[in-house]
Amino acid sequence: MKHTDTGIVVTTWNGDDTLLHYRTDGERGKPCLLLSNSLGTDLSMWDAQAANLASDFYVVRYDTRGHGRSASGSAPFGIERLGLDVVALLDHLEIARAAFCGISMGGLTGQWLAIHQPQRLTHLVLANTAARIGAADAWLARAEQVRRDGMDTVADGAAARWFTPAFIAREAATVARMIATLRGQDAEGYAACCAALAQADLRAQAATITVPTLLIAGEHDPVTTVDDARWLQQQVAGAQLAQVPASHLSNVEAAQAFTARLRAFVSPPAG
Ligand SMILES: O=C(O)CC1=CCC(=O)O1
Repeated sequence: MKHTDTGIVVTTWNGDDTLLHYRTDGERGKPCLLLSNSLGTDLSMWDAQAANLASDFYVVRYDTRGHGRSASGSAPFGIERLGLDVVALLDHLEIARAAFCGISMGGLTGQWLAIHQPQRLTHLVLANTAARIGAADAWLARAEQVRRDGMDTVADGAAARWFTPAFIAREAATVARMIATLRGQDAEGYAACCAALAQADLRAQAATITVPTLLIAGEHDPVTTVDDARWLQQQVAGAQLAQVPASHLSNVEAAQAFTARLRAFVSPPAG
């Protein structure tokens, strides 16, 4: 029997209701693993992980606010809002605690949760992320660019930010599908997330994280580097670091290695 479901959660903030789209794979009674996507992608970026892990986990993924089939909301927001959206989703599904895996922007959401809502997390997996990603002025410029000129302006250069040249040559169909998703994102939702990234700086609080943490870095990632992951490893007591042969979207480019690391880290001890 196939255990797949999709739904909508209403998340409310300052009287503003926003609808977020989510999907679950696997049996409700299994340990929950929650997956959070990167800027410009949607929950389908986790297809390989969900296909592998749904036999042993209740895999919950969602489109981050402003992405995919999730609305953006009517007011500007920061990383706190992205974290509280996850809390609303867990509450909606009546899940007390989950393992959380987020990539890039999703990794910032995970750090915020581990800092402010650690009681909701059993494990924290931070992939291709940093406590501060990029520079505020660059994010604000990108937000302005997409608001003015639309998504094509960021979609055209995205493959080179996300994947290695070898992967782009070898997996052209996968790359084309993900770029088409990016091109189809709502420009205002994407821009609002760029503005959230401009503000997000968790460097001063990273050392307060006590949730068991695994960092996954892409060996060839030019956006959030192996050094960014090493910095986080030094801050978070006991954090493990795994490197996979990939660029920024390492769960897509090195799906097998990524999933193996994720599975090993979040699996309950045998016996
Ligand atoms: O610029 C990109 O598309 C890469 C990226 C930065 C933050 C994120 O989530 O993705």
